Amino acid sequence: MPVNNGLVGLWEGGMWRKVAVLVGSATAAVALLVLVERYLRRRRGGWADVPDEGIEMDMVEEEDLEHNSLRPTDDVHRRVSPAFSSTETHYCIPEQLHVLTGSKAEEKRIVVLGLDGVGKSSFLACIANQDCRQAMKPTEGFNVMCIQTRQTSLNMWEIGGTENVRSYWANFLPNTEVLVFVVDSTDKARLPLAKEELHKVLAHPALKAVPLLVLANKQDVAGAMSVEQVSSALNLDSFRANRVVQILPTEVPPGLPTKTDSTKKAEDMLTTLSRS
Ligand SMILES: Nc1nc2c(ncn2[C@@H]2O[C@H](COP(=O)(O)OP(=O)(O)OP(=O)(O)O)[C@@H](O)[C@H]2O)c(=O)[nH]1
Ligand SMILES: [Mg+2]
Repeated sequence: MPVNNGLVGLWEGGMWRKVAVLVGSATAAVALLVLVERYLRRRRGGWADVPDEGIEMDMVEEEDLEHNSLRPTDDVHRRVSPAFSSTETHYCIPEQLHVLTGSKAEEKRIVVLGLDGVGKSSFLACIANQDCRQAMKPTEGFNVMCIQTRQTSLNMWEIGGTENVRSYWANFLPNTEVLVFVVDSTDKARLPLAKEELHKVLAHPALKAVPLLVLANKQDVAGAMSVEQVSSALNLDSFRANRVVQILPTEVPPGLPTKTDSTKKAEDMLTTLSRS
């Protein structure tokens, strides 16, 4: 039988129609997935998900948790999700879905600790939103935000610094790739406590060899201690044998309209350490 006649026979028998329907459906499904993924990127900058990282989500009462509603920015080079509290946690797009967009961003988990009121939320809001004017409330639980560049998605976890929340810090340490420890450089009285908490947290096995970035914050305030003074008060040299340790001066005073050089440098350092 001639080939043409064979193909026509198959078509009449319904085979080609089935194949066409199958191929059409598969194409439509892939297109729909791409559209949904792009829509979620634009809307929220991330996919809501619940982590499976050994974190006890019920460790803080939900009604105790704050919700900072920061506005996301969205451009081609940089995608940022808003800050979220533990009542509404959002993450970077999972790496598995990057195949849909051709992106090769790697996910990194950064944990941001420090005593209460030192400026953790202010710093994160500033680097995530490029607008540093938000007024911050104390973080009773934790905040998560995603900062995404072309190559890296930084999932930034800020855990509250008040005494009752500090006892839960250890629950957030597994899988951390960089630890950021923020210090209020004007608060000499509490530096010994900050040192004690930092040394305690770095003794945790989950942070073995994890790079440390200390931010000596509130440098805009007259009388703030220098980076050298903070470094020596925290005895940072004692950690250098086992890990990379960096310390930078920062300032994120309330009402700051844009990022300063100090916040940009801290952000760049974070990206570098997360790749080391
Ligand atoms: N002058 C000055 N004030 C700052 C700076 N950083 C933060 N603040 C202020 O310090 C206060 C506490 O800031 P937060 O960012 O809420 O501190 P936090 O470390 O997140 O505190 P908790 O969430 O309670 O652990 C706010 O009033 C901020 O505006 C800074 O660099 N300079
Ligand atoms: Mg906070």
